[in-house]
Amino acid sequence: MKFELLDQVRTQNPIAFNISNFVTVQDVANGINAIGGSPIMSEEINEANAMVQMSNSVTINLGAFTEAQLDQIKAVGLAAQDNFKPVVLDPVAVGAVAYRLERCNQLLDEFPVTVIRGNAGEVAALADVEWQSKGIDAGDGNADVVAMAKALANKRNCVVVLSGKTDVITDGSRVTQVYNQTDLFKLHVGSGDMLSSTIGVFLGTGADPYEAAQMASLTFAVAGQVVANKMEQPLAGSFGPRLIDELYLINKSTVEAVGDFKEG
Ligand SMILES: Nc1ncnc2c1ncn2[C@@H]1O[C@H](COP(=O)(O)OP(=O)(O)O)[C@@H](O)[C@H]1O
Ligand SMILES: Cc1ncsc1CCOP(=O)(O)O
Ligand SMILES: [Mg+2]
Repeated sequence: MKFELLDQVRTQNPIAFNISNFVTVQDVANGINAIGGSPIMSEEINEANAMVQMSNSVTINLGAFTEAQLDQIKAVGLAAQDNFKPVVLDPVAVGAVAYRLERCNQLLDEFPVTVIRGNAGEVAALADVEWQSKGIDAGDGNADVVAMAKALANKRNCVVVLSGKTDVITDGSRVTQVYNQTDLFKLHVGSGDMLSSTIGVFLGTGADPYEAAQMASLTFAVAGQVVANKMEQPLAGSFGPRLIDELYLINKSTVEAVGDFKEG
């Protein structure tokens, strides 16, 4: 685990370009800022190239895209490819809506992505594995989550972060599992979006994508667990702001001390 990447994020303050969704955009922007990145959002195709060129990474969240916006998303993806900028893709609810799955697979055919971060239902859908997704949530299934994360990583030649009670990070052969967690993540809409954009910030340091995804996932999970442990009562409404505070306060020593993971 490259714990020092957290210090590198703070030193470099990478610009994290996000195509976000209107539901969680504020939490995503503040989460990026808190961990040490510099967020910028845009939905305008005419500035797609400029946005990508000035940014250190791109995070594409498919939470609430429109047909019209797909041209901008494709332009951004192609610009990222041309400019060697790492891309995180968050395939929100592709396991629950066939239209989303079709458009997401089209995008993945059109430009390469560095990391796909989704819940089990989303990863299953992209890996063609049987699963019962439920809206934006993972839903239920019996498939082996490590196997399907590896299958998707190999299919799309990228790193996959499959989030859940345990987070699975894989490049198709290596697998890391992060065990830190709190149920409060599930009560806060946007936890997954924030995890994806946090991975984008760590990728913006220029670090190896697998190592960046590992450390981003561990840092985010530890931050959530630390907040939950400090809360007198586990309350959904105050978890979000306190998670942003902890993303600001967290340091390498805390992640090293509290982090619970297995690297393989
Ligand atoms: N069952 C769970 N118990 C505890 N933490 C979870 C659980 N499911 C997801 N998480 C955590 O919630 C965060 C968001 O992941 P997830 O809920 O899978 O994404 P999404 O919001 O996109 O569905 C991650 O940090 C993940 O570790
Ligand atoms: C509720 C909702 N509807 C469309 S996007 C979105 C937010 C999804 O956030 P997350 O995937 O992080 O739970
Ligand atoms: Mg999600």
